[in-house]
Amino acid sequence: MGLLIKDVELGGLETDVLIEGNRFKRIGPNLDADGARVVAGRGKAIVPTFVNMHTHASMALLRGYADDLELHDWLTNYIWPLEAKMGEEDIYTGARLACLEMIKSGTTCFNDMYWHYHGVARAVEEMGMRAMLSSVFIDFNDEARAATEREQAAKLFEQQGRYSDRIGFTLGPHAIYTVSEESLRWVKSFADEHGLLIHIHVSETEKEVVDCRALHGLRPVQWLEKIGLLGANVVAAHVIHVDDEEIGILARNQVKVVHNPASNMKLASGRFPYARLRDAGVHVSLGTDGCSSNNNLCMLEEMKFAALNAKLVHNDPTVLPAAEAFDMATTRGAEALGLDCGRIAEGLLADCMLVDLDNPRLVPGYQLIDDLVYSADSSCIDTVICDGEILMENGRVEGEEEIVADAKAYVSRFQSQ
Ligand SMILES: CSC[C@H]1O[C@@H](n2cnc3c(O)ncnc32)[C@H](O)[C@@H]1O
Ligand SMILES: [Zn+2]
Repeated sequence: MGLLIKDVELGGLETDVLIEGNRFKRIGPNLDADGARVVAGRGKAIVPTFVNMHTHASMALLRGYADDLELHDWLTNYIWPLEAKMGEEDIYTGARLACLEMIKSGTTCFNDMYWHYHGVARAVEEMGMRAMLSSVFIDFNDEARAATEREQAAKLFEQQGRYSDRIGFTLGPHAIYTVSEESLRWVKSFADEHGLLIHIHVSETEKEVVDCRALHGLRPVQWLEKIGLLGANVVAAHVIHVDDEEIGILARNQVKVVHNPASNMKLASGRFPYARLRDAGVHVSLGTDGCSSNNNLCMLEEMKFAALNAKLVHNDPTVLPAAEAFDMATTRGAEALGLDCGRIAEGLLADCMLVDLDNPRLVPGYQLIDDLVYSADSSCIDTVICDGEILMENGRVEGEEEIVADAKAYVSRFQSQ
């Protein structure tokens, strides 16, 4: 049937956009399409939706649960004990809440790492989003646990046929301080054998570097290269504490780095060396991290944080201009995941949103991209489309009241335990 978006602004010019199936079929003036549903675009602009490159979506249920703590204290004393009590249905409830929040703030694709794979996958499937979901790998150097994690990863990989093409499978070794060297080597060989991405936290804190040097005599990125983990299929979140040699290693190995400015600032993890990475040719995209260290999944906010943080860190207002932040949140994420989305162009996957050009936050409207990065909030987003399907119209997502009620009910149950 298709969608025909009429008289919408694209790159400053009014045009029509025809979506057939899950792709942009034609872009140009005066388009007609028999049987297509017509969407009125006048007064709106069409832009690509966001790709959130590092999340733990179901942590939406842990929003506000443990704030203002240092990373290792936060993880070991608050988050992990609570996560240990969560089952697949809880994870599903949290992931639906996260998907709702993401859709309402213009994200249609996310790269996730969390427990209970099927709980997250079911939510993504039902909400109509696109996601790369990882089979989590944590063994704490325990061989029995490593064997279970290997079996689990292989089994989940075999079960991918259950889900649509909107869901991709990745491997998620949590970090070098939670996964043994042997397991990291296994992850790499399994990923290379099956053409999978590896999603891992790298050099997030100074402690991680100090511990790695004490254990291996090398810094984290040096050590990861030595054990052969690095490559173009590695998506490394955070990557804050890296020296020039490590930056060269990341560039040489075409590692995809994900910047998480809100989380890094909230946990005081360190200063992300954006300009040094960019100058060395490292691929950098953008993610929110989970809702317990952010505390939301809004990529509009994240772009602004990234741009402001880079200017502060490098003491230079010209570093990370708005257009670059927008690219990091859209095109670069899609590139890192090897997906055909992140831009509005004929033939690409139809993931896009319509923003209301009369929203006060987008007025007077000198530069739409600058306004989206520095001024917009979710109220500017009218319509969200993923894979050619409308997920939000007039700011409303079908079933949103039930999703919110379920999440509230989970927290009441949890608190009464
Ligand atoms: C193995 S599932 C993901 C795991 O990671 C935890 N987590 C969330 N945010 C961070 C972060 O910034 N650094 C390290 N680990 C993080 C999450 O709670 C899950 O246990
Ligand atoms: Zn994380």
